[in-house]
Amino acid sequence: MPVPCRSGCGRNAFMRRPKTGDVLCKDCFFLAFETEIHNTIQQEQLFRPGEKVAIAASGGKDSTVLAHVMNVLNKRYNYGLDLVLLSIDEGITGYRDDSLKTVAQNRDDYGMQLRVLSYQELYGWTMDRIVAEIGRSNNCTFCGVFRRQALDRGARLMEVDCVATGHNADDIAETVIMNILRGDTARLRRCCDIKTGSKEADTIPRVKPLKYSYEKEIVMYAHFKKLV
Ligand SMILES: Nc1ncnc2c1ncn2[C@@H]1O[C@H](COP(=O)(O)OP(=O)(O)OP(=O)(O)O)[C@@H](O)[C@H]1O
Repeated sequence: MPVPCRSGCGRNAFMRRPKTGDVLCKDCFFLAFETEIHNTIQQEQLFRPGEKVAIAASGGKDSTVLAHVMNVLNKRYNYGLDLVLLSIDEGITGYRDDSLKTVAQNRDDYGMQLRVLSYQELYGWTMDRIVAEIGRSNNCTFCGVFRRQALDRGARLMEVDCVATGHNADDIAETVIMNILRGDTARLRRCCDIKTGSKEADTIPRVKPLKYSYEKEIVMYAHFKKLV
């Protein structure tokens, strides 16, 4: 039997939100999901009007949803942001080359500037070549360090005020558990910050607008909006 959408819009519900348990129709779910991200942006004062913001775009679901929602909110609430896309091509055949096609699609759909920087041009090495040299163990460590640096280099080249990444609540929970298991108290404190780096510290600030978004809901949003 059809259940009415909890928001009282008069439509039938089609899902139960994992985060709140509310039964909602598709449109009210989209609105609730987007409004929560807007509230996070406002409460945490993530951006200032006129700023140029790079969306760190991997072509995966999180950053694809982030690019979409940031465009929606920038228009709906007049943030006045200049949104651009920044992608790092690690040089992993059959993986990043495919997902970069999604980023190119985002560029076309939203009319955003896109810059792709590769490990090859920055470091003279691709991840494929690094793995061939050092083997598979530890290569994630190299890749993570290189990517962080590459995003910073790209952000400077694009002259942006800050970089927004698609890290979500589940990513942050995983990082917390990992840092507890490692006993890394310094990282444990930092890893929950919604904003890291600052111009004063000579690093381009990073922000996580999806910090409170559940992965399950990001997947549902991407699926029902047909984003990936
Ligand atoms: N190659 C890349 N180029 C640009 N940004 C990246 C890249 N890889 C990761 N990021 C940024 O870092 C965030 C977290 O990356 P992670 O590797 O944990 O991927 P993820 O959680 O699967 O996210 P996604 O679904 O966006 O790939 C991404 O959401 C994205 O904003």
